[in-house]
Amino acid sequence: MPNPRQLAFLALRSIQRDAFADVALDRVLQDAELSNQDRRLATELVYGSVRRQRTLDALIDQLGKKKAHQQPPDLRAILHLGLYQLRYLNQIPASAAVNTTVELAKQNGFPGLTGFVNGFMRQYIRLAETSGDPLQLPSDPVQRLGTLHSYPDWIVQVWLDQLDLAETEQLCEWMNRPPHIDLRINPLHTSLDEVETAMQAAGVAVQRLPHLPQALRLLEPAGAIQKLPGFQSGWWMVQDASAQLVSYLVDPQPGEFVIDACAAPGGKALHLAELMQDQGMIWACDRTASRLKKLKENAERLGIHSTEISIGDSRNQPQFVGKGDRVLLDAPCSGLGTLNRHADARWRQTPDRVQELATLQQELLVAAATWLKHDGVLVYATCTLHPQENEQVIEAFLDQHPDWQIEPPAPNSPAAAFATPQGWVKVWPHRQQMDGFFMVRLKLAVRQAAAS
Ligand SMILES: C[S@@+](CC[C@H](N)C(=O)[O-])C[C@H]1O[C@@H](n2cnc3c(N)ncnc32)[C@H](O)[C@@H]1O
Repeated sequence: MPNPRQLAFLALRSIQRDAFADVALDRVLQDAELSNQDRRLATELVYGSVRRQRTLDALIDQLGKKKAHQQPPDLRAILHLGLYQLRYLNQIPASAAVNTTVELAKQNGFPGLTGFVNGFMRQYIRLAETSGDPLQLPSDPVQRLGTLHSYPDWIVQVWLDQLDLAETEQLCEWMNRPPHIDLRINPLHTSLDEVETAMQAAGVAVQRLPHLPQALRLLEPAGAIQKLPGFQSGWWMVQDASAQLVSYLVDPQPGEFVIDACAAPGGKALHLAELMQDQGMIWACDRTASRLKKLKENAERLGIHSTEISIGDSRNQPQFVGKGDRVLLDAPCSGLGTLNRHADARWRQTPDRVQELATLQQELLVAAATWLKHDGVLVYATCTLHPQENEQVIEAFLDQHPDWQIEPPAPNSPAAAFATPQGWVKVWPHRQQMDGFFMVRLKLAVRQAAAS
């Protein structure tokens, strides 16, 4: 039987060499014959150690003679795994965490350092028993939150610029929790009642969500998603509640011509089709062909026929100019609203990358606006919580296009419950218990007035 800690170590080693965390984990797990329990442990160890990297490094800096970055990379990964178990996994006895970490060191090139690893781990346990938390925190509030909850300072600062300290800390904590799974029920083939009943009959606990007429949240880990009732029959697809709000804000009508400028893998395009009762035309555009394949698969499973695919850069698609009744731009973004879903995302994004994305978002928005008929509706959305990619993109667009204006969600729209006084919708995960999202609906003001 393979050892889940050894597999976790191998995955962490690839991640240090720049593999994506989910790809590295899949690779080590794919051929391993593990019990479900060991598979869960390996997953938790990899994602947890990656997510908590800054905190774990701070502990190595404080407890070791050498700083974390001076340790051999493999030894640093082994110490991360050991400390992660001691600090965050209550179900693992401290003695088991120590012994297995010593064993990892012995098996992976550090037989001469087992005494150090043993002493290091025991020092953490001793300090935790005698003086509470062995982690010493800086006094600067940004660095304190960054060290305690394991984020780069710049992300903490972006949130602290929008929230007070207590809420910023709540958000940091929320993004370290395991992500929830929401389903969007497909009204073309079933109903919320029918799916709820089928889930309950299969022993899967689910919950309805306020304001969201098609959403069911899974209340506990449900194993392989494809095995849940109704998957094969296209009764639902996985989509977070806040992502569901976007298509309600677009509010497409049967028979319309709708263009989704960044559509892959298709969650929102297929929701648009459901809201249109699969009548009309939805052009699903994206520049990544492999991701559009997923859209096709999902459309087939959900029994949706009204989507067409267009592969290419949406900044240059003259064939759509003036055609759309509605256009959705669900833009590529830094994903700061979904950090809990991607353990390594907080370390991969940078302020420079955000700047590049903001430029791309502006260009996409300007192009997408040309795709509309004169009274069309444009919705801009992202799953980030960075004003540079959200409010500032919209403000710059409105400055350069004074004939456009924000149209708040209609009072009967599910999105209305989340609207701000400015007319846009901003979902804060720690307040609303959903992924972080930003969305805004735009319309041409002047021509609309001239037409009426
Ligand atoms: C946030 S994801 C879209 C998610 C999708 N709307 C959904 O609900 O499943 C952003 C998408 O933008 C695409 N993208 C990035 N730059 C693009 C561009 N210049 N033109 C078209 N698509 C682009 C990416 O390939 C990615 O699939």
